[in-house]
Amino acid sequence: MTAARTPLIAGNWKMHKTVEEAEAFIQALLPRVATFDSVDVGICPPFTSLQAMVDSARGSIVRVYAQNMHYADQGAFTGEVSAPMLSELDVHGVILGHSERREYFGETDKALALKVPKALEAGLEPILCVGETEEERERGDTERKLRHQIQEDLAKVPEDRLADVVIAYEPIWAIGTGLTATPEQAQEACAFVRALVGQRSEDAAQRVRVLYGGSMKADNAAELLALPDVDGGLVGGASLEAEPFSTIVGAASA
Ligand SMILES: O=C[C@H](O)COP(=O)(O)O
Repeated sequence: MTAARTPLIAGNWKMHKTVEEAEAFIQALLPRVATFDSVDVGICPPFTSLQAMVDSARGSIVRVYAQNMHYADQGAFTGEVSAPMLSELDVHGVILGHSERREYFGETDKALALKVPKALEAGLEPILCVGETEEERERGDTERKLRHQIQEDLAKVPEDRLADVVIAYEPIWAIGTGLTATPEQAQEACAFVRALVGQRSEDAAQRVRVLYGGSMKADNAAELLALPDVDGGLVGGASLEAEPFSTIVGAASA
């Protein structure tokens, strides 16, 4: 990746960790990442641990992201939280469109087209997830799927804010399966995602951070993070323990 783009390693805890477990994690992580330079570190806890993690991470290089939000500021949406509510907690950003939310909770591109600009307006850094299923890859539809998701989900983001969105390319067949995209597959897809942004703004394409996600581990991170169009990782399973997660952060550090 170019020196102009600071890598981001974000750990998506999904539905893991109580507040007590989250506290133990961050106390173990902070000393391990304190000396790393030129890398942004994110943790994405469940809603219940957001405030505690914001408080514990204050003054460190660790930033806290939520895993979802609604596109409305407020309203009769039981079980949801809004962008202003996250901003109030000093949360740095939010994952949007994770494939698990798309698959299990009916997250649509139409909703994401509202969520992404709403996050930006509220001062949150969105991490927009895109990626193909195994069947889509096998029938040669990877680029079509990525094009559709990027065009739809970023449709309402103005050109001058495109580079403020982080895009995570996560092949669904690699999530939690132990199957990792080959470096060639990851590079090709991340470069394609960047080129799609370039169709809107060449400047944004050069600045936007494109992450790889899908069974990124301590032992394969360095190879993936060295790819020219991979600007970091969205890490699931390997982000649940401080040791492997900090090793991945170290692999991205200058
Ligand atoms: O958000 C993270 C991704 O779903 C990757 O998860 P994983 O590293 O467990 O495959």
